[in-house]
Amino acid sequence: MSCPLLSLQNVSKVYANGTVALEGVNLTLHPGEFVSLVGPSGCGKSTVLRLVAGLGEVSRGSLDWHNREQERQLAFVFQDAALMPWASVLDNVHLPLKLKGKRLRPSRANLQEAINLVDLQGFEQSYPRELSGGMKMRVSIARALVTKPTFMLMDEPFGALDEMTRGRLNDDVLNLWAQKHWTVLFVTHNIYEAVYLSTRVVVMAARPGRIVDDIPINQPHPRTDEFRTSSDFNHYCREVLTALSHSETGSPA
Ligand SMILES: Nc1ncnc2c1ncn2[C@@H]1O[C@H](COP(=O)(O)OP(=O)(O)OP(=O)(O)O)[C@@H](O)[C@H]1O
Repeated sequence: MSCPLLSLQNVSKVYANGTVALEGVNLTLHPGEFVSLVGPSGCGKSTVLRLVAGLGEVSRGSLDWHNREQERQLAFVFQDAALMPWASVLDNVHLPLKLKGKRLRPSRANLQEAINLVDLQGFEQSYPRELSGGMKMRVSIARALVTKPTFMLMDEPFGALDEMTRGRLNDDVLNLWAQKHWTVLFVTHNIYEAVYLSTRVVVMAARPGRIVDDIPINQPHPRTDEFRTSSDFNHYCREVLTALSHSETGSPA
């Protein structure tokens, strides 16, 4: 396997109020992996993402980038698309970068490319109130795309969407992942989504937040509906489910 991109070694995170969100987390990511974090509410999935994004310091242990350039090329997509209601799709995709200054100001062609990549051509002048939940999430992904990331952090981006929309966006993200050679760290509560998307599913447990299993999904990409309905898919889902239920009862997986 290639050189690691990022390693978390024995990472613990204790918040100011004393909550031990993570304890002894070891996680290594390689370029091109699509890794999903699954686990019960409060097990520290978002905390891992925030630490990787540099939105907080580890309390113990270390978080090391093996190539500092990659750290600068990460983008974060949240469950809440967090669009500015008074701004058009085009301006929503543009504005956060505009605020960051000239160096990151993309050209109109860059903005249009990002909008096209998420299939929103024709909606450039629409306002968030005119868009469905799935379309808002597409705008949020376009906003990440204009920064030309190589590493995507996605925190339950499709948690609020219906099954059909979620399925379509899953395929679109997989296409972008392949096309743009991204590395993805993806948080979800949905084990089917995790298995469908990922090259690896990392299972976490709560109190304290820790990793209890790391399950490779040894199936080729692109993933298809055939995979979704295959016995291999069922097998992987059952493996993740078993690891999750053991993590909740405390018995070994
Ligand atoms: N800023 C904070 N200050 C204090 N405690 C926090 C803070 N952020 C998170 N926590 C606590 O840390 C623990 C882990 O939270 P985190 O949001 O990382 O979990 P999660 O697995 O992403 O949860 P969910 O699936 O519900 O989003 C929880 O007990 C949470 O209440």
